[in-house]
Amino acid sequence: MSKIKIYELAKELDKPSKELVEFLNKKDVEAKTHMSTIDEAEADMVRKAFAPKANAEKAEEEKSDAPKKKKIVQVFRPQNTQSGGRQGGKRQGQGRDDRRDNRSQTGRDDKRDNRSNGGNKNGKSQNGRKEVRDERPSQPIRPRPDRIRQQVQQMHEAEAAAAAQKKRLEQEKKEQERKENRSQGNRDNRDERRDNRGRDDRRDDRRDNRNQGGRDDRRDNRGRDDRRDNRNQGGRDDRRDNRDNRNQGGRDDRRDNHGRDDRRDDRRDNRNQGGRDDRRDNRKNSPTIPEPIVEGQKPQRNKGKGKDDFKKKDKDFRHDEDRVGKGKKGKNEPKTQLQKPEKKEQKQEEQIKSITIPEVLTIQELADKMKIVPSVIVKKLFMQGKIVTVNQEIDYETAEEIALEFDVLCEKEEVVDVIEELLKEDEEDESKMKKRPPVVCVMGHVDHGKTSLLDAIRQTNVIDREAGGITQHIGASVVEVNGEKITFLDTPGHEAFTAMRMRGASSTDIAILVVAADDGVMPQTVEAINHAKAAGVEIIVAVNKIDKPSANVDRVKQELTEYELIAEDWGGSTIFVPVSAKTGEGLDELMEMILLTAEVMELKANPNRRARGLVLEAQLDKGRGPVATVLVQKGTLRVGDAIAAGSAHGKVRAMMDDKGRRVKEAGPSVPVEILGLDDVPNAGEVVVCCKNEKEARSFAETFIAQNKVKLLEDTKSKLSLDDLFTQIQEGNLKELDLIVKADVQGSVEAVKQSLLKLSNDEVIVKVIHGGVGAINESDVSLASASNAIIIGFNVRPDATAKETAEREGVDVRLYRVIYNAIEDVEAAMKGMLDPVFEEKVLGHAEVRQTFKASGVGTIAGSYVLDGLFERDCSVRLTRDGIVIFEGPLASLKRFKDDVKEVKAGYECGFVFANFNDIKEGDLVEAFKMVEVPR
Ligand SMILES: Nc1nc2c(ncn2[C@@H]2O[C@H](COP(=O)(O)OP(=O)(O)OP(=O)(O)O)[C@@H](O)[C@H]2O)c(=O)[nH]1
Repeated sequence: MSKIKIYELAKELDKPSKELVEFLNKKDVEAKTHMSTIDEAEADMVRKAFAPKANAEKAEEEKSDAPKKKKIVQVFRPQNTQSGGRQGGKRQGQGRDDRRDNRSQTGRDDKRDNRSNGGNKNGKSQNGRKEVRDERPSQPIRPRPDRIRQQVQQMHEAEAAAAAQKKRLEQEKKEQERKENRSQGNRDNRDERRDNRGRDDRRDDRRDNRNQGGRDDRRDNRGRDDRRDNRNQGGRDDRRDNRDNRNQGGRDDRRDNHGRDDRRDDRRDNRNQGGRDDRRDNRKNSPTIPEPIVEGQKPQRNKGKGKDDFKKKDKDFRHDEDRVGKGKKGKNEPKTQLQKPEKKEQKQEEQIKSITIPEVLTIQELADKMKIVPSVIVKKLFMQGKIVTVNQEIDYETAEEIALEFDVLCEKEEVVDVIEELLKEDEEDESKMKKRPPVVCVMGHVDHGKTSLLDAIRQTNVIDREAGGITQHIGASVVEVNGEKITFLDTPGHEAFTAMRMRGASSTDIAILVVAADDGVMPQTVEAINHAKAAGVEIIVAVNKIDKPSANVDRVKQELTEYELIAEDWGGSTIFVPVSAKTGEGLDELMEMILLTAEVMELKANPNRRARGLVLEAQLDKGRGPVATVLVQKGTLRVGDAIAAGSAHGKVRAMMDDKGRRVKEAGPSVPVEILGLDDVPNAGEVVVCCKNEKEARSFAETFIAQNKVKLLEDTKSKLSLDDLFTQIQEGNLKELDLIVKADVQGSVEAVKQSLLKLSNDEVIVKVIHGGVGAINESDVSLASASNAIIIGFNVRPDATAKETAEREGVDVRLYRVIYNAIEDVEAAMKGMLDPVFEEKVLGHAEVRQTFKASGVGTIAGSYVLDGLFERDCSVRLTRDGIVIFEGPLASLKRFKDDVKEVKAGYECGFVFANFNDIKEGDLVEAFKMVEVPR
């Protein structure tokens, strides 16, 4: 009877294997994973049970045209996303599903839905990058809703109070007028007043409306906060829309996005009669009316004017009051009186300013934005007990607090990641996607046999070429098994290459976790698991070295259960393949498993589009110029294509495959070495194929420009051994972070331990990373990110690392002798601490006889009572308890000879520097200033 594998049946029925397995288990059919086989009869049973259901579901789906769910994969770097890559994974699907669920709570379902409407048949991403970019927060305007709301509330109250006060004043004035008019009995005046009163009423109405308008204005601000909240809750698509709208200009447009049209319309109606919207409406209705004065200028000019007006009016008001009694010019009075509060109110309204500020800025910059003199801020903070200077940098939160004190609302400057925008891609048409080979990386603890395994697979001899037997870079190769290709990334497994390995994992579909059967799970095994899981790649465990007598596969299985990697025969879903890189045992099965997993994952890419890939490694070759190993991820890269990769660009001059053969083109999942770039790109950089060289250059230039800005910010406070002292003095440094790289692990440990011992009360020395091998770019990045100094012992930085270190201002110190390294750091640390000197008394002597020698001066023939006298020591001469000389000892002799030292119980001759008043019986104390160790 023929047998069928569950995954095949699952595929046939278009159902997850898991479901089938569960079903079979319920029916008491032994089936553990999708790899298990069942006979035809059982298969038929499954077909019967699932087929109608599956068909019905399918029909339902088609009918409802409901948006299909997409699997979104969490990755570290957007450029590393694989199209359709890991989403299809069923084995480690559990964890990912959780993640997905979590994410869907953040409102991304909408996005996913939208996307799935775009014909994404399998619910898989055609464009990994885009998904990921969308998921990454692009530094939105950070909400500060509570504080702003509070502030706005306060302002409302203040304004309402002011308005009420004005109203009261007006009423009082009106009352007075009325009285005045009544006393005069002037009918005309009364009529006019009535008219005026009518106008007053109208104006009042208008003012009320405007007040409402003002309040709405503020509500808008609150609305903005709401918007931010919404954004925080996950409406990232909204945010994207906002960005678009923002690009178009007005904040009002942005408001539209949030369905606040109604409110805005109300507001506009209310405000139509006055204030800022007046201007807008005027513009709208009568375009011939010239543009009003720019808002930013007006308040300033008006401020002064307003003040004068106010004073003047105040004076007028007093005049008016005087006039009330006199009854003169009563006809014109009300007009003047009524205009006053209106202007005052306008002034107050305009005081609520909003500024956009960056994450970090100086007091001076803040003051400039707020259009006030910086000293005002300094003074205000001083009054609060904070002493600041105008050049002091403050963060957004502090700046916002300060600004609020001056009734200015803050918005955070949105930093648009230009590079990200450049790398943005549209979704791809699923129908154009074709099957692509899986990209596999080998991970695991040091010496567990990663290179040997790869070597055995590739049947080449890579291991011999490696310096010290340690894999140093990501290499890549393609192997062919049963007519199917597999791309292997030679990911280094040592701790020193954490970052690179991470990149390896991110560009990978499947990770082969190599665990030595005789050694079991080690720290880097765990690290590798975590990286692979975080990158959402499938893990296949290769239990290596099974040829060894001490090999214990079950122990490995047991240990890995702790990390949720449970073998199939233990009831889990992780593929474990016992292998021996040495004998080649189990390798075929491993290959089969890789292909099977890849098949289940349905890895696809569109080969007929402009290429896009990832720089795996790059270096400067003396003869060939910059050489980059690129893994093509989408499209097809051809010789002659214009490409850009980070800061490098050029035209593909030549391409070599993993066997060193010249090739004309490379499709998805194919690693190639390319020549023709003008610069060495960084590993991990995205390679994009451009329309032409001009476009590629402009891409690279944008990248460089963008990087410069970033670097300027980043390098501001880079630490170096030379300025350790200053940094400490300024109290900036409490912890000295070091990265130690050495040729062998023993040295790493030795340097590490010695350096750690240098910690003292003021500064703690911390080795944040230690590893074996050349100083690579990831070390430099780590140093740069954590403001650390790199200590290299018997190793040198590679080209990229060197360049990066120079660019990022990372201090890299190279040594050949451990003690030099330690001495240097110690010296730097001592330098940063004020040396403490202490007087150390060496001994005492008594002057027994004095001699005069021409050209020398007085010689004190003395007897050393205790301790000793040294040649370069200082002395203190006391007579009757009084110090009569203190200074250096010019010479120390025994008989006629200069000596180094004279001990107690011996006679000697002293000559004091420029001092001859020596008498018998004088006491001489020898002392020295010694540095007290800190
Ligand atoms: N007996 C036995 N020895 C093996 C096997 N695989 C690897 N080795 C040995 O284990 C040692 C380490 O192998 P590598 O391939 O260099 O290990 P690695 O994990 O690549 O090490 P790094 O590159 O330093 O991280 C070498 O001496 C290999 O000969 C195996 O299957 N059986």
